[in-house]
Parts: sequence; C-alpha cells; structure tokens
Amino acid sequence: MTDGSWYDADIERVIITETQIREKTAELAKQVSADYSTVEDGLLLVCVLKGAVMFMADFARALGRHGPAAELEFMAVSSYGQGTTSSGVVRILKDLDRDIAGRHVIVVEDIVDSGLTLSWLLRYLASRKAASVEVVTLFRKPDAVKVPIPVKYVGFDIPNEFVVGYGLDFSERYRELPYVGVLKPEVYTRA
Ligand SMILES: O=P(O)(O)OC[C@H]1O[C@H](OP(=O)(O)OP(=O)(O)O)[C@H](O)[C@@H]1O
Ligand code: HPA
Ligand SMILES: [Mg+2]
Repeated sequence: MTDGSWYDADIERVIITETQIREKTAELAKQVSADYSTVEDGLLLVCVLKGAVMFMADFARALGRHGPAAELEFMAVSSYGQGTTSSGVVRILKDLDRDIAGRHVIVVEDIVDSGLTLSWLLRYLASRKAASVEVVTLFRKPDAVKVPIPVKYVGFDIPNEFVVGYGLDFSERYRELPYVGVLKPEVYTRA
C-alpha cells in the first residue's frame, strides 16, 4: 500500500494517491485564482464539514500562493450518518457564522456523490443572497448522480464505489488516510 499507514490492511485498493491529490489541488487553486483575479473583496470559501476538512486546508493554502484573498467559513451538514448511502435528508449541524450577502462564495466539497447534499446547500446559500456561488469538489461520481449539480471545478471523476480517506469516512473512520481507496468487503461485515 502507498505510505505504510496502519489502516492499510483494511484497504482493498488505492483509487487516488497522495501525490495525485497534491498536484490536482494546486491545479484547481490556479484555475480559481485566475477566474477570480479581479474580485475586490476577496473570496469566501465555505467548507462543508466534516469530509471536506482536508481538502479545504490544502486548497486554501494552495490558493494562498496566488490570491485573491480568501476568508474561511465552515458549515457542518450530514446526510450519510453511519451508512454508505445518502439518507436524502440533509441536516445542518453547524451554520455559517456570518452574513454572506454580496460575497463571492466558493463551496469547498470533498465529494459529489448523489448530489443531494449540494443541491440542498446551493439552494440554502442562494437564499442568503451571495453575489455568486460556485463549487469546487475534489471528487465526483458521475454514475451516482441523482440530482445534476452545476460544479465548476472538479478534481477527479471516480467510479461509483464507496471510498474512504482524505476526509471521507466510513462510520467516522479512515478520514485521516492521506490517499483515497476502497475498503475490503470484510470491513463492512465486521462493522
Ligand atoms: O452527493 P451526496 O450523495 O449528497 O454526498 C456527498 C456528501 O456526503 C458526505 O458527507 P456526509 O453526509 O457523509 O457527512 P461528513 O462529511 O461529516 O462525513 C460528503 O462529505 C459530502 O458532503
Ligand atoms: O464514497 C463515499 N465515501 C465516504 N463518504 C461519502 N459520502 C458520499 N459519498 C461517499
Ligand atoms: Mg460521511
């Protein structure tokens, strides 16, 4: 397995390596930086906790090399709970701390799977009167989409399998893996 993590024994195969994630994050930050080079009051990055925490931290730092200035905001929502399929019910566990009216917002997501979380979130942010809202997601599963979402910045399109690592969990575990992989089937039966 890639880096000798103690979780490696549970991983059937790696889908995206740590190096691929690092290079793609730099690329996405460059694109966003070029597209928003003229905004006067900077960007507002909205991280969707918990899954996007790793990507937010790395993406914000990559953006920091180029500009524009960015403020970091965090929302926590949950639709997967303990399972591997979306419940379809999105719950706000932590709301924004500030007014986003008139601001250029970029929602930072780890993954767009069914699209249910983002479709709900984009409607919510629109109701808060942002000047613009775009989405950057590191992963997307094109074959899983139930609600088509306009996502401007996508890192990797991946197969329709449940993945863990780099923020993505199964039952709150595996978020700290530096790469993204698929679990061995016995991990689910043991859970
Ligand atoms: O496109 P969807 O099918 O809606 O799935 C994507 C969402 O699901 C995951 O969050 P989850 O509800 O597992 O919460 P977590 O980030 O705290 O793990 C993930 O982090 C995305 O936010
Ligand atoms: O494939 C996934 N893995 C972990 N969490 C998720 N939330 C949506 N899709 C996934
Ligand atoms: Mg989750």
